Amino acid sequence: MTSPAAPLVRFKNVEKSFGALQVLKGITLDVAPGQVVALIGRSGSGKSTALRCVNGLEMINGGELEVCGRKLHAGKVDLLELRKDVGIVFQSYNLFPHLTVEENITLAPRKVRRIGKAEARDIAAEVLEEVGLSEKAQAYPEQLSGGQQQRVAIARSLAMRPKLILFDEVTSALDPELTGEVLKVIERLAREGMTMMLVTHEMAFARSVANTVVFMHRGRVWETGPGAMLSNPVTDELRQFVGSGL
Ligand SMILES: Nc1ncnc2c1ncn2[C@@H]1O[C@H](COP(=O)(O)OP(=O)(O)OP(=O)(O)O)[C@@H](O)[C@H]1O
Repeated sequence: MTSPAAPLVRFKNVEKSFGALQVLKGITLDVAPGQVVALIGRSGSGKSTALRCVNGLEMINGGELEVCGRKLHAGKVDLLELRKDVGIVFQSYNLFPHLTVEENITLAPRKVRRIGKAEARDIAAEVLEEVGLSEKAQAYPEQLSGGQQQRVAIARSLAMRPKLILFDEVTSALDPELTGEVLKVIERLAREGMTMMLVTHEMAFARSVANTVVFMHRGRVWETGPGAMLSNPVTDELRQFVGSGL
């Protein structure tokens, strides 16, 4: 019998405070390879903070957090190495305006992974195809719609060949029709087996794409389960949250 693959992310009683404000109050959560986990909850419940801890943008104050085999609680983590394995995509696309789409995508593979120019361009072509933007390699960000820019940001993350990608409210700045095209890209990645953690306000999306939905409330994992739990909440808090249409 084969044992299940070790989790890529393992939160064990993780705590995080900003000064006197304790934002994470003992989070325990595993993310297995190929799993898609959606973090949902009210504003301020700690979703983004939890996500940002995973690639070392925030350091935890208590508990244990292991990501791609690295113990982030044990001090001395090589963040550059960690971020080769863990991509993150934000609400704001953060593309360099003076670089073409292709240059934006090849920058990190060339500088961080030390990949040669020709190979980096091949990778750019591959990941642009993945997000449906092959014809935009030579365009500049300002020539693209918000949805297209966000897809380039996803392609840039994919170009590093990460083991895990984090999405932090990546559609919040987009109109509904542009939101759909970005969500389709994420759905495709999910089908292809990419491990992902996403913070989202898109309940229908969380329900359809995630294997596991994690409802966070007041810095805790309040309720967790498959997408179907959104139709059948156990706790009053999740029922209210779903009912509020947020
Ligand atoms: N760098 C920081 N310094 C101080 N307080 C912070 C910092 N980052 C987050 N916070 C606070 O931590 C709390 C949780 O924030 P977080 O962004 O994790 O919530 P969230 O659930 O993702 O909310 P939203 O849906 O609004 O993004 C908030 O009260 C926020 O103001």
